[in-house]
This record gives sequence, structure tokens and C-alpha cells, in this order.
Amino acid sequence: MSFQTPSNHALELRDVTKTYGTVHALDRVSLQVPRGTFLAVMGPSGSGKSTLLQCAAGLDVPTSGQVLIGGREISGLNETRRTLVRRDAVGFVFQSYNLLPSLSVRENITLPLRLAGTDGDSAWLDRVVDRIGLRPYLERRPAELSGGQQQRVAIARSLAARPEVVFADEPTGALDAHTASDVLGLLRDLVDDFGQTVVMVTHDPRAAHRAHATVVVADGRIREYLAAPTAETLAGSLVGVR
Ligand SMILES: Nc1ncnc2c1ncn2[C@@H]1O[C@H](COP(=O)(O)OP(=O)(O)OP(=O)(O)O)[C@@H](O)[C@H]1O
Repeated sequence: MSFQTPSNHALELRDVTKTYGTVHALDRVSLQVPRGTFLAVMGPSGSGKSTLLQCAAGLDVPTSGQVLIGGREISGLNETRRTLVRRDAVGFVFQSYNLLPSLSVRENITLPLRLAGTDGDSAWLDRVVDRIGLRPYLERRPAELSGGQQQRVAIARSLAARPEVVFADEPTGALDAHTASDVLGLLRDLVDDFGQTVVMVTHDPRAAHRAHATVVVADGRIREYLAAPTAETLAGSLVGVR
């Protein structure tokens, strides 16, 4: 598995810099993520992981450099067009699930589609619901589910529009170790079975080692690229950048 091949990238960052006043949150970051792969982003607090995710997902714009999703440059688009790219090409999974409590599981999963004015691809939605094991819970409210089940709903929602990339920000941060492991296994299965591309920010080496590769960020730069790292090599790399 190579993260350097020149073709078929779901996500590419070219020389991306993001500055806040005098702070270089990202400093000439270049990165290529092939379709159907799982990339973890690690690094100490304040190293630039969230900024990287925000710029890569089109939630924020780089000060300079380019971001391409599915080969299409998004960094030069205005806010309206970036919103459309996010809607159609990007899925999000957050630590806090971000489900709407008054809606059923079914309604939460399809909400982004309904906001976009479409019913989506019902055969795809059925596959997602069955693969994630949510069929028995479709009419429940989020409060009637465990944390792990709620995160599964959020993952299903992130896939509803068949996005090019799913961005996950500490997706297991609120879960116990056993449930976290299940959720990470699911994310990995979605990559292996559906060819989904996933980019996940995490502090946890045990989470990162479920990915195909990990980039370690420090002071706004990619300090290390680790293909198929173990939890032990990851822990060692992180000690090195603190
Ligand atoms: N909106 C902002 N305004 C000013 N500085 C910012 C802003 N957002 C981030 N920064 C700064 O940019 C740097 C990188 O921040 P970022 O949030 O990307 O780090 P992080 O690796 O995600 O940290 P953590 O793991 O603690 O969430 C930090 O020095 C931070 O203080």
C-alpha cells in the first residue's frame, strides 16, 4: 500500500499553509490519500491536526496551497461552492456523534440527504444500514441507544451521500476501549469492503494502528509517515515529537 502513487487520490494536499496571525498552524503540508485507504493523523496537542482536517474537508480555507477532493480543487472555491462539495463529497464523524435527539435513527441517517433535497440511493442506504447493523434500531431515538450504537448511526449518516472521503475527528474519544475497538473495526471494514476512504484524527496509538498508514504532525508539519504501524512504533514516534 503506497500513499505516494500519483493517481487515483481521494484527497490531496499540495503545499498547504494555514496561518493565524504569526502562528503557522500548517506549514507547507503535502499529502496524498489513495481511494479506498484509511489514514490516521496523529500528533501532540496544538500540532495542527484539527487545522489539517478542517482545511482538507473544506470547512476552512488554507492561507496558501491547494486541496483536492477526488481530483477537484476545493481550496479556491467560494463558501457556497465549498458547502456543496462538503455536502456531496465529504462525510464527517465526530467524537460527540452530533445526532439530533428528536429524530429517529432512520431520520438522522438520511437528514443530510433530505437537507440536500434528495432521497439518495435507497439500495446503497440499505447496504449501509445492514453492514453497520442498524436495521433493528431504525425507529429508535438516539437516547435509546448506547454510545457505540450512536456512533454507528453517525458513521451511517456520514456514508449516506456516498462521499469521496469520510473525515473522523477522535471518533472513539467518548467510548470505552471495547466499544472503541468495535467502532474502529467497523471503520476499517468500510474501507476494506466498500472501498471507502477514511481520514481520522486521533490521539490514540491503538486507534491509529487500525489504519493503513499514519502521518505524525508536529508544529504544523508532517514529521513522519508510517505505513502499517503497530501501536508500539506509533507510541515511539509520538514520544519523539513531543
Ligand atoms: N482559530 C484560530 N485562531 C488562532 N490560532 C489558532 C486557531 N485555530 C488553531 N490555532 C492555533 O493553531 C495551532 C494548531 O491548532 P490545532 O487545533 O490544529 O491543533 P491540534 O493538533 O488539533 O490540537 P489538539 O490535539 O489539542 O486538538 C495551535 O497553535 C493553535 O493555537
